[in-house]
Amino acid sequence: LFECCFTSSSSDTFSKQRKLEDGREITIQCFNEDKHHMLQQFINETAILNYLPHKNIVSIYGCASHHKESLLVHEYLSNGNLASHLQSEITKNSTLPWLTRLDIAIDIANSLDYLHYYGIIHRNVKSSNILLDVNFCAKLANLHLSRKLPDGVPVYATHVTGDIIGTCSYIDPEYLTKGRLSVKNDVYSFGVVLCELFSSKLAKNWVMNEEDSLATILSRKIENQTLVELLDPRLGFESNLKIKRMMTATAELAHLCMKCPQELRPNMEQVLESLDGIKQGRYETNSTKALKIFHHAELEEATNKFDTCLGKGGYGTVYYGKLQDGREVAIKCFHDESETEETIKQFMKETAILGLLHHENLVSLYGRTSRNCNKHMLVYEYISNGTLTKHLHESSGGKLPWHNRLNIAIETATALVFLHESGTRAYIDPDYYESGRVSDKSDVYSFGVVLFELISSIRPSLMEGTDYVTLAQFAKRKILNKELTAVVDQSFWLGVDKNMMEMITAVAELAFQCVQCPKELRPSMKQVLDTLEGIRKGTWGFNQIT
Ligand SMILES: Nc1ncnc2c1ncn2[C@@H]1O[C@H](COP(=O)(O)OP(=O)(O)OP(=O)(O)O)[C@@H](O)[C@H]1O
Repeated sequence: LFECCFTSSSSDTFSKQRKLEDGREITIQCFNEDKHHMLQQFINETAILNYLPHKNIVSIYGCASHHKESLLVHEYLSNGNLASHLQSEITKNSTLPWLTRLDIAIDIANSLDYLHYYGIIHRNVKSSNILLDVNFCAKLANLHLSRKLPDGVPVYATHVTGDIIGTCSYIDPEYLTKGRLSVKNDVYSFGVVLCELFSSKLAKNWVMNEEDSLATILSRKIENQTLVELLDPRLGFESNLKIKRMMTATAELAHLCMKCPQELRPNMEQVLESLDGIKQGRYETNSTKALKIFHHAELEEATNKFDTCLGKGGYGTVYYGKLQDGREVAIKCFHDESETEETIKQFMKETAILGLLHHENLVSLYGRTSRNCNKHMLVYEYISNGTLTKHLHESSGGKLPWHNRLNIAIETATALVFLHESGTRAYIDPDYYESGRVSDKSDVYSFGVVLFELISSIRPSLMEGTDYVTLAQFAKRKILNKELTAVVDQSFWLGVDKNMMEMITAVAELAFQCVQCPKELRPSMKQVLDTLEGIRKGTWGFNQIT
């Protein structure tokens, strides 16, 4: 609470920029107490901003009461609002570059995703409520029209309200005509802001007649494949294909955000993911491909309060669960202590990659918890027969037969070939590649170790503390010394099936090639798969891998 030492005209909504004693620059927003709704707005904004600080929401430093006025003290953002920037560009020769605009969109998507997570609908998303700081970091302002959904009401539920508020060109038509209030109203308005960003034209200047809305104009241009007519050429898309793709994908995303009925629109988290993808060079904006965002309570119920643990991994614990639709799931919960920035990055990366890839030999990812939820979880299809490790090293139910092992090797190789050929590299941090820490050939090495494990039934970790250190080194040495028998599970020799022994020898030879150093000597996963299939068919010759 500030001592009231400001003076201001009650009719001003915003007074001029001022400075606090500690040097912080501020703006003061005045609410006239005579008007009950304004006071209500004042309470709304103070309550929300006090409890929900976010880097992309204008900070509130305090409030004060002054005669019949209530005053709100905000941080001052020196670059003004987005609308006046776009407006003034018409007369100036300079424009905000496309990448700055994309960052502005990402910042605002971030703030809305955050508000929606807490059940708050902004209800007045527009470019004049987007303020820019000295570095053009964007912050959402004017939360005084926002509404908090009652506790316990699902965030995506739709409510009917008689109280229609908002700004004309930005307002969701379903809210306007039917009073359908939900977080999807903000998604619509955000779509309008995206249109302003790629066209440099304010929403009020888009619509020329009563029949047309911004959404119908955009839709028609997309349908007629004349979308480029809406893009601002000053942003450089004509000479730069990458910018053109980014701008087109953003326009397609805006189109999705403005779809009716509102159920067809993505939620803000999906929008944010699409924008992040566009920035990284992924242009997939189809929201139907987006992962389901599960709520913690839903997963708590599915797992009966996480009572059945399936196992623990490096990042967290995996629990068994059953969703309401009957699907069995394995839920990976990241350890609290491992929830560093790095883990969250890992979490987002795993979802971004797996969410787009579907293959019968890859475990499907059904969804995840929201990035704002403080418990990070991934929801996978449940694989009832457990891990290969369990069957090779922990099972008391007899040895896994050789033909099953060969099939497992082929199916795993098929999944790896799919991953390596699907262009997932485009989604992976290029640093990993450039630093040489990860490459397709690292998977080939690891797969070689799995092949040795399948042949020998030896746990790779059992080799620790011996002269050989790793199973791969042990197996390589034995093969070079022509002591292959030491690497093959003794139970396979018992049957003395000549055909099987030939196959095992060929697989051992292949595994040897997979673990060679330097990595350039290793075959590709495609060559490995072809060889394994040849071995199964009996058509493989030793000298086929070069
Ligand atoms: N989809 C699934 N279906 C059934 N069980 C699973 C599933 N996913 C994981 N599990 C079980 O949970 C255990 C831990 O899995 P998790 O993926 O966290 O770690 P990991 O693969 O063992 O190790 P890392 O963290 O190094 O990848 C697995 O060993 C397995 O027993």
